[in-house]
Amino acid sequence: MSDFPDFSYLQVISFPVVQLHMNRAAMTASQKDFENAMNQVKLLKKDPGNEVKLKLYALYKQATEGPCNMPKPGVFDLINKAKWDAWNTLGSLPKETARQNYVDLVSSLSSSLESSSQVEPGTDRKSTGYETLMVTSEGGITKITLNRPAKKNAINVEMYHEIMRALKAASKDDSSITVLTGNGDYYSSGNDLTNFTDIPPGGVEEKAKNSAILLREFVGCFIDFPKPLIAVVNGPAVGISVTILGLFDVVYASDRATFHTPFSHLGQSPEGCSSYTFLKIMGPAKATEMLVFGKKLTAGEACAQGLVTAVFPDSTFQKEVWTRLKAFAKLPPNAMRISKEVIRNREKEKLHAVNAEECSVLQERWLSDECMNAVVNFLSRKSKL
Ligand SMILES: CCCCCCCCCC/C=C\CC(=O)SCCNC(=O)CCNC(=O)[C@H](O)C(C)(C)COP(=O)(O)OP(=O)(O)OC[C@H]1O[C@@H](n2cnc3c(N)ncnc32)[C@H](O)[C@@H]1OP(=O)(O)O
Repeated sequence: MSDFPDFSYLQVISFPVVQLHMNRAAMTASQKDFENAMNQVKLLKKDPGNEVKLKLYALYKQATEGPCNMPKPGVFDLINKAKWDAWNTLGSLPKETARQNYVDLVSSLSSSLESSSQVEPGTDRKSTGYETLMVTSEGGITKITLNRPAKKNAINVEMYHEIMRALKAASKDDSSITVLTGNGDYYSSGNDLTNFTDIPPGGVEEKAKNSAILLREFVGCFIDFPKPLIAVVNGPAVGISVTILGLFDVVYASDRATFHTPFSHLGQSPEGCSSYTFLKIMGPAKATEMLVFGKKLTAGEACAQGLVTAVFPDSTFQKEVWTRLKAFAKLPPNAMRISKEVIRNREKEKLHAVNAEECSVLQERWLSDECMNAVVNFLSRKSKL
């Protein structure tokens, strides 16, 4: 630590942790966590890099001041422009969520943190080594946070692999329940459409074949996940992030969340076992509206149709959901695991068969003109081509 006294490593991006003036009278428990996290940041052994510092800066500003309220700096004011961009990307993310995300981000940097008396050994574990996720394990809950907020948590190939790795680790760790959520204003915008641009020497056929293998393995991890799996849908969800909800045990949603599966628009077809689970959950007509006609559901509609377990106002979403989750995590873990097995196991074989069929149909779809044109349209609109 002596190499980095007093935030001297923050010379490139000087975020205002040290300038904090808190209203102690109005302190709540989570504000206390926030303050602890800010103190932990001071114990960083290594410079976490500008990208992380920008994330911390943005979350700090959002948590303390709300949405970005600064005029956009000029193009040559590079540092302030980067800070402004990072803050502005958080959109209308509620202060409480930003505070929670700040705490989680600091927590995920733990291997770089000085071990401190605030952290009780053995009760609080955080996994590092993820580029696209934040993973924490604390109080019986492993929390996997999709962490590409600037890309609306679009799932790139690296994220598919990291989610599988995190789920496998969570299935074996000592937590009782596992939670998947998103950082930023989106839960996830689904498959990262730039996944289509990285074509191997074997051409698009090889890409489609490998992608079908990846997708099958990815969905298989959700089918086989042994502990209660809960989605905390903090904002809009698109594509595969919606379809796999049918494989979760409980889905809590903010009233800001929407649920959109625009497969026909993209020349694609349903995955994540939704061709089976959605029909069971909401019946064929409602499932067809979503999966064939791409009808976007509000959180309330998704709840009425059984895809979502409960909806909460965005302003109290995190508080209400985490109160419930902490209570669930105290229940006997073996009883919960065995109950899940009893509820889910007779469907497993069927789900794996559905998954295999969906992936094989998609492998063909990805080679179709309809799909290629839709992807090219999106990428050229976004100037990615
Ligand atoms: C043959 C190879 C296939 C390989 C596949 C592997 C396995 C895949 C299996 C699953 C298959 C399909 C399931 C699906 O998930 S289909 C759904 C795909 N998702 C979408 O169609 C959403 C596309 N995004 C949008 O429509 C919009 O971005 C938005 C989500 C409505 C948000 O709009 P916004 O105006 O609020 O924000 P925007 O400026 O567009 O976004 C901010 C930046 O994020 C980038 N981005 C957002 N979503 C995606 C995405 N899905 N893929 C790639 N990039 C995304 C966007 O480009 C912006 O980036 P930048 O700031 O311009 O750089």
